[in-house]
Amino acid sequence: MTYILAIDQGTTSSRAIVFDKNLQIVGSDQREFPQNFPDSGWVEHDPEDIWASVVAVMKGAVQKAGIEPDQIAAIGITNQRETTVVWDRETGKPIHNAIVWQDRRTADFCRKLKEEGLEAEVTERTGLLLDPYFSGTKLRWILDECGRRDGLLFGTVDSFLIWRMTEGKSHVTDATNACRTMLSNLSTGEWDADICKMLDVPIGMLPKVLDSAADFGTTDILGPSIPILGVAGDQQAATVGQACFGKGMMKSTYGTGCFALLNVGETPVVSKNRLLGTVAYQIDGKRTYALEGAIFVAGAVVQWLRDGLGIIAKAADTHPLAEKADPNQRIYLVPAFTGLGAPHWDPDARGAIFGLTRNSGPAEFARAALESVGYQTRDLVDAMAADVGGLGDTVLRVDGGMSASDWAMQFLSDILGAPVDRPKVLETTALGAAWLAGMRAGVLPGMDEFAATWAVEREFQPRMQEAEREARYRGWQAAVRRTMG
Ligand SMILES: Nc1ncnc2c1ncn2[C@@H]1O[C@H](COP(=O)(O)OP(=O)(O)O)[C@@H](O)[C@H]1O
Ligand SMILES: O=P(O)(O)OC[C@H](O)CO
Repeated sequence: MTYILAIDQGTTSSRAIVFDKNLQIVGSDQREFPQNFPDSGWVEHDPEDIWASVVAVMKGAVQKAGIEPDQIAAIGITNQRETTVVWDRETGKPIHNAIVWQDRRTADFCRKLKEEGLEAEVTERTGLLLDPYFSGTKLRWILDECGRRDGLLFGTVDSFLIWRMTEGKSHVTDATNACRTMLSNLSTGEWDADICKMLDVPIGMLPKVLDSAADFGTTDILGPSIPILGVAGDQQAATVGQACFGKGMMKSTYGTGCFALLNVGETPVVSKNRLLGTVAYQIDGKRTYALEGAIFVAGAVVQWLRDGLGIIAKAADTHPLAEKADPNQRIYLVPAFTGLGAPHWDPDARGAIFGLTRNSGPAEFARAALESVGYQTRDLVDAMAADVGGLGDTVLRVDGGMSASDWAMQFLSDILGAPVDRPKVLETTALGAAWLAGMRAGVLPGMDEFAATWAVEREFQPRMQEAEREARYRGWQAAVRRTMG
């Protein structure tokens, strides 16, 4: 039997999953690693922690699957995006901790560029916004801090892992990761010399950009030489795992945050509604583009109910609690704990709750928390519809830990006024990376056959009346307005 090993290097943990040729999971392993918060709004990872966790889970997954490493035909890598690593070409040692996508330390610099009127040009070239979220200003910060010199290499986490796995033979990335750096031209797929100049980033330290299914190098970490044949940023890998290959197809992943991607086909769409233009995947040299909406707090609001307020013992308790909520209280919880992402992009906003009465209690908080995820998705979906002139009968495909909540998914369908599909396989991120690698290796089927294996586990249909839906949504919009700086 032949297997594919998918590595999912996420923000808080690294996971590895062994898939068989029928894309069934035969073994997996997961390891958390430390988060470092050296200052307010700063988030760092030690790249050595990331590396150690990845090596451990690769070995752990193979062992748990009960297979031999030489049965693995290919490795696929998917990763937290934008997180920035700089290392020395000779020693392979990082010169600074990785600056994580959530880190806001370059907010002032981004504001300065905006004041200079440069945002339109950045958006035009990269599809992105002038926000600290992306790698470019983080890379500049590291170079300013540690000094510019020859022999330094930049990479997002995929790149750094491949460099280590191939013992310094491959300095590469894929098109989906490259387009999140703010250094890559969205239309040409090439590093943008003018943006690099704007940020004082030497273009020579950037990795070579390959297709999402390509020859990224081989690794001996598990013993035998195994090729790395698939790479994609985690949200793009989920888009692939959800088989959103047709123009107009859309997925939304509900983990700590929420990331919704709409396939817009072979021509990039520059958003007029503050969404991100991004590459969904690049196969056989052909880029397929997406519009993306990123929300920073989704499942994290449930964690806050558990760890901050202590009103639930576990995430799933929100469902029975929300069912008990008084239907006559209309409470809005805007979870702007770290500012607001798309489409508002207000880094200074902070969370707020509106509509409390003497009768408001844990049940109403739980309900408002779950509803906040639906409302935020509606903000994104409306912005997407406006950008592409309507979404027609698009069905939203959901995944991620929070999509397990039937209550949250039913409310999502209600507030969108559209069906929501939850697939049988919820490990869509790893699945996407595994398919890219396995397809490239020739052991998994092509796109159409793979797409045909996608199967729905539950379809949620809207039950809310139109008038109620719109009244509720208007209330949310007012709450967001009152929350923003
Ligand atoms: N049944 C549930 N109801 C509501 N939220 C849930 C449920 N199960 C998990 N979650 C939320 O989903 C998130 C975990 O999803 P996961 O995809 O593992 O996230 P990440 O990859 O970002 O760590 C947590 O924030 C958790 O609060
Ligand atoms: O690692 P995750 O699942 O939190 O995803 C992070 C995103 O890629 C950030 O853009």
